Amino acid sequence: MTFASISLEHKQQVLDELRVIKQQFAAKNWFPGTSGNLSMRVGDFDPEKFYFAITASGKDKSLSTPEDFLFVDRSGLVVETTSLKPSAETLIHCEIYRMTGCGAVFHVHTVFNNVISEWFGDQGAVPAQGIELIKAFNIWEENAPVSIPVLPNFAHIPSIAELVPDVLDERIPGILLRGHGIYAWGKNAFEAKKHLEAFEFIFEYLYHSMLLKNSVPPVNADGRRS
Ligand SMILES: CSC[C@@H](O)[C@@H](O)C(=O)COP(=O)(O)O
Ligand SMILES: [Zn+2]
Repeated sequence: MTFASISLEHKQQVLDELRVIKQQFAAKNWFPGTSGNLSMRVGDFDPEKFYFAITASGKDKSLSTPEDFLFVDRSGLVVETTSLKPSAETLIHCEIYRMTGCGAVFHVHTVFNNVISEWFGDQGAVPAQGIELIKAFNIWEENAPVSIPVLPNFAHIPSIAELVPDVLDERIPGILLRGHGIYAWGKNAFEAKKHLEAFEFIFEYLYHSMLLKNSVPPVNADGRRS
């Protein structure tokens, strides 16, 4: 498959879907300070040859303009005539697509994913258990524990991208960059959005749960605080 062999209609459909997702995340204030990048794959998946649309680098993603996205190949090289530059973190998207064959990868910076990834940064993973939203990852065992990988936030993006294969867990559709943000993915935009929202819920839950544990003693069976 070549990029030119992918129908214009399909490419336009992907861009239209990305625009809607981007507006929905902007409404959540998930793009502070031009942070965040979104991508969706186009055409069939071949680990040696795939293409995706990704947000242009450095733009205010809370705004919608005619120049918000561009197409790149499996190496992150631009495959169309444009003055836009692909996201500075395109290689991380490339690696996630290559390793998972997913259809969409969404990256956002939030206070909760930054605080939680820093808190558990030395451990290299965020542990979570007994939170109903874990079922959003299609993990249905009762009280199932999950471990969300945390990678170091190197300034050199290729050094982060090369670590992705070693930490990927096929059950956990996301990775954190310490003090930076999360990448969540899925077979399509709907699933990637579901996973991202579940991760952000889990991080907010963990943040408040840890604060409660450290500030208010638990209530005993007879209703008294120890
Ligand atoms: C300006 S802070 C955010 C960036 O450094 C980066 O982490 C990010 O998420 C957005 O980069 P971009 O190149 O616009 O896709
Ligand atoms: Zn980022």
